[in-house]
Amino acid sequence: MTDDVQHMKWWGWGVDGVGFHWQDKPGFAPFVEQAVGLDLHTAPPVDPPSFDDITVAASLASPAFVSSLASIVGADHVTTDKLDRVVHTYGKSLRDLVRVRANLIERAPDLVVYPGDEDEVQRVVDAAVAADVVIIPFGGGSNIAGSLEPRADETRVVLSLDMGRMRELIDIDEESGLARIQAGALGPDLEQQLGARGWTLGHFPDSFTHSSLGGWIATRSSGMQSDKYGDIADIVRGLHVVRPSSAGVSGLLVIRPIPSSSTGPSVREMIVGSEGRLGIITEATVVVHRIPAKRDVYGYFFPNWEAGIAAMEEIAESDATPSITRISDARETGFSLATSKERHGFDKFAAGTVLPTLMKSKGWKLDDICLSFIGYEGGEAHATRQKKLVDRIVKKHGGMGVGKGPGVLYDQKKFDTPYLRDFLLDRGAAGDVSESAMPWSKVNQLHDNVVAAAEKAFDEIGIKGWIMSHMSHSYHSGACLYFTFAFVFGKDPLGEYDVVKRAIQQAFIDNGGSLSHHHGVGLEHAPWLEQDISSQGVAVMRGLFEAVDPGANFNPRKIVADLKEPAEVN
Ligand SMILES: Cc1cc2nc3c(=O)[nH]c(=O)nc-3n(C[C@H](O)[C@H](O)[C@H](O)COP(=O)(O)OP(=O)(O)OC[C@H]3O[C@@H](n4cnc5c(N)ncnc54)[C@H](O)[C@@H]3O)c2cc1C
Repeated sequence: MTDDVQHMKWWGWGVDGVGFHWQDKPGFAPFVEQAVGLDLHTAPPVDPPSFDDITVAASLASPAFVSSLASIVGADHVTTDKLDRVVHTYGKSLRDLVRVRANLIERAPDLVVYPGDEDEVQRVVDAAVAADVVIIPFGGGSNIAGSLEPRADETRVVLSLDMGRMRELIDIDEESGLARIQAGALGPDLEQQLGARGWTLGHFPDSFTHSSLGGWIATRSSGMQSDKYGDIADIVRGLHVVRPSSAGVSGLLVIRPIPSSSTGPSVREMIVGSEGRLGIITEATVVVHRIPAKRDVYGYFFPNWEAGIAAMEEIAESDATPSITRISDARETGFSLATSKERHGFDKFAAGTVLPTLMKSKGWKLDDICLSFIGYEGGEAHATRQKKLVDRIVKKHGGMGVGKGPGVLYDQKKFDTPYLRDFLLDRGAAGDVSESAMPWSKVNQLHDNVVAAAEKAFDEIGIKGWIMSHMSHSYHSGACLYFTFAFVFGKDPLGEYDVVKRAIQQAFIDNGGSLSHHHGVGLEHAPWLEQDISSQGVAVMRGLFEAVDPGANFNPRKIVADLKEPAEVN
């Protein structure tokens, strides 16, 4: 492996030695038992899988091709090493984790290349396209839509182009609030470099610690503070994308950081969400903000989901512009309370008598209560005014504020939740997520029907399953609902997972939602693309990919099938 690029565990989320622990959360084991029938006291975890058990087919890359790339990036930055190839085979979806743990590696990349600058990217791309090699760009490797894996039947050499060495903040145009950043920068590195100069991007996906700027752009990512800072599609203004050069003509596609323009269909928008199919994003110019003087996240409770959603909708339409508006349904509220640490004040408060007594006195049913987080950022006066407006709306819808305690907890735990999936997998259980965006008028209907569809799917496969949801990311016209589901595997983990996942995805579409709000399409969501954007929409997209990549060298088959396999579409 290239020494200066750190990757996640080959078999799971995050870094070695960090994981989810339940012993300090007294409500967790009873919650899991009640939700999916798993007794944590009697379900010993399996040991981490052994890398020695993993088998990978021999690399198809010829020594001559490897050494031609070494002459571009340096011998230390091109490799056919087994661990490197395995790390670059999959993202981190549940399907990916189940497969890699079970040694189900159908097709690993043949080699991994780590270019150090844009010129090296260009030369690698040109060498690869000239040799009819498949190129799959790799950012943090956190994708959960099947966007990274080579097609199983790929007979050409597959090259994973890892952007990890390209992670510098190039410069900041302070007058315009625009920063030029290399696309391989991971979240913490990027925020640290901006923060040292008093700026922030404000883009904080749950995967922030292990995802990159280029990956965010290539998947149309959205962060938890998107209500204030926008989705990545709003944040990115300028782009450099390396495409094949020909006959002395540069392959560099440049989108200048213009705030808005009327230059026909937006090429920038075509790159955003392209999942590596249009070229390699080497740098982006992004909108940045001065680090706010004040940043607080407050907790609120609502008597039920409908009241909470009505409040969120009114907040989105009001003059208040919070950075976060998030509400958990009653099931997810139960989960949040169960994962609180005993010693924390809020937990004692919630589990004790004061809050429940107050809620009951208001006629609330404790099983229906919904926990909400609302964030305020900006100058002191601005944040205070936002909160005043929100508090009024919350009250109107029967909710109550519970101060900053839960918000502090939420902020502390927000990047830990991804470790929960490995914890469950270690104990033979699945935990995964699916999310969708829909107009406000469809939010409640979609929520209820997705829960019903998942429960029907659990029944179909004869397991005790669990599904919960929260609303995150609100817009003037609608919101994103994010569902988490879990169940103990039976005999066929991937088959059972497919039944549940498909039921949820279809319910999104049937109830007026998108196939995804921010996880992208990849292979996993491609079957729903036509229902989402119509067959003509798919035809336009297919035409774009085929025209600009006639040899199907750039991450083929992701989002829509390529020219060489029309019969496989959807
Ligand atoms: C636990 C967990 C939580 C998550 N939470 C969120 C969330 O809150 N919000 C959210 O938006 N997503 C979330 N995701 C999904 C994932 O983190 C995003 O899709 C992220 O944007 C991927 O970035 P990455 O750098 O890891 O890209 P990768 O996974 O490496 O790649 C993703 C796709 O982008 C392409 N790509 C990567 N870099 C480039 C480049 N430089 N040029 C061209 N193409 C490129 C790849 O080829 C691939 O098709 C989560 C995932 C997990 C596992």
